[in-house]
Amino acid sequence: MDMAKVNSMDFGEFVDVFGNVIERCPLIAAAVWSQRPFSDLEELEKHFFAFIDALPQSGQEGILRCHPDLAGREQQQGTLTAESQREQSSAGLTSLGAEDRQRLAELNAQYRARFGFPFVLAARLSDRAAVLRELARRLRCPPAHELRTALGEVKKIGHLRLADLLLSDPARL
Ligand SMILES: NC(=O)N[C@H]1NC(=O)NC1=O
Repeated sequence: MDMAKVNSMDFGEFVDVFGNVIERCPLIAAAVWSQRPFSDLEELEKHFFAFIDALPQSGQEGILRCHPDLAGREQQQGTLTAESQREQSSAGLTSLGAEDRQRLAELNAQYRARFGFPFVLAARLSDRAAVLRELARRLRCPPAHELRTALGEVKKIGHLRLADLLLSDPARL
């Protein structure tokens, strides 16, 4: 898909296509549409990230809370978004053994209890062992630092999702 196509989209089409660049936050795509035209992927992405950065802390935490747990209940129930399912699968999180699943569930629960939002990490850039290691490491970080780290991961996920959409075969759309 090229930028001319993106810039020609009406509001509904734009939100349909880009509504899950930030997991379960179509409001962000809705706001970004007002900033068109976009010159390239970098500029489009900049608007998504600027929206996140401009939110108060409660809004930034809200974005994190829209993310499903890694290898959590939604994955077991089959209710993940298509993007999240693919990302978690690529990190091997959809085929965990019972022991790893249990360990991840325990650490996820501890993380949520400490910070008040779920552990978020760009699964496509990781694997099963690294997820467990990172989760154990980040559990010990100070809350203000951890909020910044988690939002950085949201941006990595958004970057990969945008690249999938814009650098893909135009015949897909
Ligand atoms: N909890 C969490 O990190 N979830 C996200 N990570 C990712 O790569 N896709 C997601 O849905």
